[in-house]
Amino acid sequence: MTAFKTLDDADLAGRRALVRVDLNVPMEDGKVTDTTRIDRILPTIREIAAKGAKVVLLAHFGRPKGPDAKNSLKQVVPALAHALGQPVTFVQDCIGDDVAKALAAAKNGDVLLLENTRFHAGDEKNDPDFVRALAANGDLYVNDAFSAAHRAHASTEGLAHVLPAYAGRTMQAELEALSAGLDNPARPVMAIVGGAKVSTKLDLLGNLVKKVDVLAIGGGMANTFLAARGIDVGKSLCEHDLVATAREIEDKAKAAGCEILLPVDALVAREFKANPGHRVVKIGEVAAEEMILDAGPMSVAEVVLKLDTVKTLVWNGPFGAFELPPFDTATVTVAKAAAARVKAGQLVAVAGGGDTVSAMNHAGVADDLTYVSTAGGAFLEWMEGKPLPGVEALRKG
Ligand SMILES: Nc1ncnc2c1ncn2[C@@H]1O[C@H](COP(=O)(O)OP(=O)(O)O)[C@@H](O)[C@H]1O
Ligand SMILES: O=C(OP(=O)(O)O)[C@H](O)COP(=O)(O)O
Repeated sequence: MTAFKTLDDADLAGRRALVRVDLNVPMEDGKVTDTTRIDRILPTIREIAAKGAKVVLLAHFGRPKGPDAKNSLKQVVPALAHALGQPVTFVQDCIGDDVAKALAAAKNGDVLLLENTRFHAGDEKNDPDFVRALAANGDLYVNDAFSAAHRAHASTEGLAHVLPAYAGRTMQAELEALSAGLDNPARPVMAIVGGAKVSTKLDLLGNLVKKVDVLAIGGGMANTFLAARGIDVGKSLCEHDLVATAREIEDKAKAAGCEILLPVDALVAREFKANPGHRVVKIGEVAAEEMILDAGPMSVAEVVLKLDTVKTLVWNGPFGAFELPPFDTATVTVAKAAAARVKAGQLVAVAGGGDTVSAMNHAGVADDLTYVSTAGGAFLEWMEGKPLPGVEALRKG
């Protein structure tokens, strides 16, 4: 941690500070449903503004293929301004004259939010021209997006090489908290990995199984592993072209002595909506028209029993589509069981990820776990021991 420049080292008065934050927040009907990522960046924004800089927020939202209204950061402005307690000026592009003009009109201490950096292909490609275009509107760069630090993108990595670069307060706090809780985890260690981002998280399980003693798999990730075992998962979220990778991970787990827990039963429905007709089935009995939308009661019982045998839990990704009742049941039950064991002093439990934090809040346990990180994929890569590009780029030369 001491290897970074922090806001203590930055000369901010009268400067234009490009601040990379993670505003990839859960939304429903155009409204932010969980403000944890917004709340966590407030100290950094307030400190930079109070020290007299113009705060220029850079962030991504979703995985757009180009500009589209559904992924505009404009919809996050009301929640951000409300949390901050001051107006936020939205700029409809993240590079070019629009930004320069808005900055010329802004006063020191003002906060600007620029449009989704991923509306330009150059962000994810870390294109040097795009990095320069972003840098043209800033005097210095602050990275407070630990949860996007596993991405070597222009806004998360490239900028640190062309502008004086500093870690924001949340970036510092996340790294310190994860190191304190998990640098030397008490064993056995159990990981729960679920959720929907199967293709981007599947690969890292190959290393994770070498670090943990038990891996419980849920969500769309579990469906992919079930398919790899030749089980019909009907219309479930499943990456059928990744079944070979799932099989390799099972082999690596076996070689490393890591036990893999997959659901043995599931809640299934034919429609992806709240409270549809649904039923509990054994895995292997999912009909062709049905989707697995949550782990079933026997699977949950197995995970909860396992919690009594481990000393550390790391968790990214819900067991089911928890936004749609009753498919929050497995996630909420396991979250409450973990929180009770933390309270009893028998478990260190760290959960992270944009939707996972939202799920922990939904379960009412976010304050009862040992630590809740804003990061999901970045947290898992940190667990693997992988250098995170966004963090490495901040290290002092
Ligand atoms: N079986 C499932 N089918 C469809 N979606 C699922 C299923 N299980 C979990 N999900 C979805 O996964 C999403 C969260 O996944 P992900 O983005 O990987 O987690 P995080 O943001 O915490 O890293 C949630 O929106 C949830 O609805
Ligand atoms: O939401 C995020 O990660 P997470 O789902 O792993 O918590 C980050 O904003 C990274 O987003 P990305 O996985 O589209 O690069």
